[in-house]
Amino acid sequence: MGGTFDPIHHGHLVAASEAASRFGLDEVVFVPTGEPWQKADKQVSPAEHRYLMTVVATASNPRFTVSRVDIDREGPTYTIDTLRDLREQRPDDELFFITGADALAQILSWKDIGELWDLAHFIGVTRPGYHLSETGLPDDKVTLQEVPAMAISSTDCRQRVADGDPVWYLVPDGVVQYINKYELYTDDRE
Ligand SMILES: Nc1ncnc2c1ncn2[C@@H]1O[C@H](COP(=O)(O)OP(=O)(O)OP(=O)(O)O)[C@@H](O)[C@H]1O
Ligand SMILES: O=C(O)c1ccc[n+]([C@@H]2O[C@H](COP(=O)([O-])O)[C@@H](O)[C@H]2O)c1
Repeated sequence: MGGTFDPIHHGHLVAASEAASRFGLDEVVFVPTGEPWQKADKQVSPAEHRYLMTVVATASNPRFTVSRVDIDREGPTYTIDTLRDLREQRPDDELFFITGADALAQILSWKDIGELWDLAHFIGVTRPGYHLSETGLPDDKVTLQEVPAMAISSTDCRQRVADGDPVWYLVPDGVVQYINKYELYTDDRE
């Protein structure tokens, strides 16, 4: 599951857990982006903070791991590179890429999309506020998966911190503590 994870929240974790359960996945690898090129106009926290929050959030689940492939690669992050790197590291594994309805709606704009379909099967998870029925995407490459609706976004979490509102229970406790410790999101960001 790739994401900016700025910060990781319970919408990500519930979606990953549900997809893993429905598809019988042995492991969910969370892959924080290095430079998310489609968010170039937005202020994104340093990759190490986003990586460490993802580690904190997933630490208690033995099936959840975190990969540095995207943050250790120079330049903009493209999923084609993510999947090539993961394929090289795990030549015998079957790869699935979990993505939310909003990201899936943009997928035809992703780099080398024709080749992407051959590297993984895409699991498009539902997300409140985004409709996912007629995607026009190839049925044999993308499966839509209903997951418990969590109306949480990282944008909202950041804004809440900036406004002095609580993010307890929107993100894992350790992530709240991490945000407070490093005083993330205290400036007006958007
Ligand atoms: N509440 C949610 N339910 C289901 N999927 C989600 C949810 N939030 C994010 N996702 C999916 O998780 C992946 C990573 O999302 P991302 O890290 O960009 O979080 P975000 O909440 O969308 O962030 P932002 O508000 O900063 O755009 C994307 O595929 C996105 O669609
Ligand atoms: O490959 C691309 O061109 C591409 C364009 C936009 C997003 N992605 C990937 O989609 C995932 C979710 O991205 P985001 O920006 O919604 O956090 C993350 O792994 C990104 O690297 C990939």
